[in-house]
Amino acid sequence: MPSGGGDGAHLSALNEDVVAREIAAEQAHVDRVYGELAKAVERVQLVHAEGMARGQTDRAGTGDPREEEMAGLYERDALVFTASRRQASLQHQHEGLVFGRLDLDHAAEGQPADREVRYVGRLGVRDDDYEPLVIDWRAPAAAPFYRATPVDPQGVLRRRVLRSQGELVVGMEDDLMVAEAPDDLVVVGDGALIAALTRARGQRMRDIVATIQQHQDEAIRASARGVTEITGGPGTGKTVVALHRAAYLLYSDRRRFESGGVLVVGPSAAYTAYIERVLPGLGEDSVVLRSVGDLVGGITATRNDPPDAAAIKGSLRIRAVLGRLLREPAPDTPELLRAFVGGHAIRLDKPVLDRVRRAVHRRHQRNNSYEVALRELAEAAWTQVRGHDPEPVRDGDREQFLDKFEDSGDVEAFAREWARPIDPREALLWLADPATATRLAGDLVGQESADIFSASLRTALETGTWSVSDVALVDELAARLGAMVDLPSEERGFYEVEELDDASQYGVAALRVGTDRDQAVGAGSLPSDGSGERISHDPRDRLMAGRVTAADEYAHVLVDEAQDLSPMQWRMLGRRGRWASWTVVGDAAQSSWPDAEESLVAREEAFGSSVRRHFHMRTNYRNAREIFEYAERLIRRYVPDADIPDAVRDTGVEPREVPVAAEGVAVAEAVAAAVEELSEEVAGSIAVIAPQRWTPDLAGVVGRHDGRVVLIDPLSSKGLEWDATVVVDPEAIIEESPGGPRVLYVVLTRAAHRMTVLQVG
Ligand SMILES: Nc1ncnc2c1ncn2[C@@H]1O[C@H](COP(=O)(O)OP(=O)(O)OP(=O)(O)O)[C@@H](O)[C@H]1O
Repeated sequence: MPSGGGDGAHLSALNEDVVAREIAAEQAHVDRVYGELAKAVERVQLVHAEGMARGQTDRAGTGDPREEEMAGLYERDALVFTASRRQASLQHQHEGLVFGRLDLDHAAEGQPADREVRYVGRLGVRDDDYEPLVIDWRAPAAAPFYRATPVDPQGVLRRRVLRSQGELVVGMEDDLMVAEAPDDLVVVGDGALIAALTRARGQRMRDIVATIQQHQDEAIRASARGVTEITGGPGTGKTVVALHRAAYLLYSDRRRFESGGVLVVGPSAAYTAYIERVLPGLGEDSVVLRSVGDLVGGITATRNDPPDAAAIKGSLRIRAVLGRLLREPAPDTPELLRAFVGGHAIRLDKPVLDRVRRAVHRRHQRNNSYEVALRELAEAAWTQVRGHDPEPVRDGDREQFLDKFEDSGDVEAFAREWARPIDPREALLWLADPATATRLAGDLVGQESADIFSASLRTALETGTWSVSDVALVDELAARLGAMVDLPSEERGFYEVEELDDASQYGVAALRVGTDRDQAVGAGSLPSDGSGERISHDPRDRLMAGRVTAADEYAHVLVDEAQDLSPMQWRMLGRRGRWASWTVVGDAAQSSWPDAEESLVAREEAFGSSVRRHFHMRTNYRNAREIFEYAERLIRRYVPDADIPDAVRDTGVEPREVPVAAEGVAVAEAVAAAVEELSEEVAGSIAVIAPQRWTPDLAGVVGRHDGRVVLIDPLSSKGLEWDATVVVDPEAIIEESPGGPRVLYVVLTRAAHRMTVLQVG
């Protein structure tokens, strides 16, 4: 909320000269700051140039630099890296660098005034005498800019927010913190917050450094330890606050969070694209941004499963099914080992092999057990040999046999197939076979669910795309199987090696594609990165491209739209934050995950026993009051205890409801008319949010408006906002979405200024 003080002093309409004088005075200070900044840029450029000069070698091209030159090269890399980052940071934060000014009085009551002027900006800048010209918004000295209120002014007389274009100050908004301003302090404007909220939205989220509110600041600067939970209804600034918190954490403990890493996770690729500029705009480029479908290295998913399949795949029940997969032999596994070792004919049949497999997998991750498996097979063979041989054993016989067994070419060829590492994606796809799904999942999740699960994996095989909920399953399997490893290389004779060397000239990777084993393992057939990349037309190859990597771990994990995460997704996140502190953002009423209780259990497990703190946001900064009241009426019907914030801004325009016939052409025409109308009324972005059943009819309508209008599905609209929205067929949105009315609530709270709802049918 804007915290304004004595209203009599506002001069916006009164005296343009006074405003111009104030702007000129601020411009003079801002010019000084840019002057210092220019010097800083020059210094950085010098460092950059000096860095480049180091490590020059007169042996360029020979690939043979001297040792001292190597040291120079390292120094150069370090200097150039640091200088380039600083340069990028100075460039990013150039625009609107200085955005705030505090006029403080430190004198105790009844004492003569002790005034200080403090400027607040995107980064700290000092003059040649090391005096601060601007302080970084995250520094403790900047806190009163966000915390002062008329009730608790913290020494602040006037808080001023400067509005800039490039390097030019073009306006200002003041809040007075004391009942009466001293004579020399004029007060201009109606408060910065409302001015900021009224402005048009772009395609990307903006930072709010100039207008962070007191209660938001408390969440931003909360302790870095443990779990910080931020809740609140739609549009209460949860996302933007969490992102500023990430920037604050990096500032307050750079060493810990930059080296340990900060991970920001959101619901969709559209969401990450929407917020991706906020942190770089605040000078922070070391944060890793991921959607839940993109969290596991080597696999990317944007497709959502139908609600019933998503519910099965997200539930903890599925863990037991995955447990069975871990013990399942691959479909092409050989079932008989025959070998001739040390004069003995060895024959290990399926029951023996299965027993050995179970024993190995009980104690070892499957993909890390090749050596152990080989040893266990040798022991089983030795037992067989002893069973047939009445002769007493002599010292060393056993060891000799085991060694010979493991060295046998026949045994090695068998073991390479029998104990080969399993790609977690391959294992998951075994369940696409209905009979396998019934055998492994039927009794655990019920036949109907097993069929749905299996059918959804066949969809993956048909489309060549994973679904977002598959990713958590692949990660779970990867964690339990162990990383995919290459088996020790086969021993080759001299001629074979030579042949391979020859072949390498023509691209060995390409020659090897399509061998039986590569297809079965799925690895290596399609490199997903690097120069050898080829996009396959075979959907199965596309599913198996690249290699799934082990979980990266982070020092801080920030989760947005946390209410939507399934238990299996919480487990996936937990693996990335085993030693992390957390910021968790959500609103239960916007949830699309049906079993909140089960999610809570998984989430608690991910957090462990660390301290918790909670911030609750009560003000909706996004929606015009008329729009939010419309959405509120809906959600109260379904979720009577929904967390409903106060919307602070009136437009005087109610959302429009338009009846439309349930027919493609009519819907498309109505959308076109609504978009046309809204584009006259708002200056910025417009979204058409439509359920799947109408999207084929609407692509043409949206394409006409060169980027200003987007067509988006209800789930992907989570976390995003536009100046205006056209909501198509609310009933169908409820029917098609996993969370039904809650997803419609999300959709109805995306518009800042205008909304048109098409009632189809
Ligand atoms: N202090 C502020 N100053 C200016 N704008 C603000 C402020 N706080 C929030 N906003 C704006 O309000 C809008 C909503 O913020 P945000 O998307 O973070 O809300 P949210 O709580 O995450 O919403 P939802 O749960 O609906 O996704 C954004 O445009 C954001 O920039």
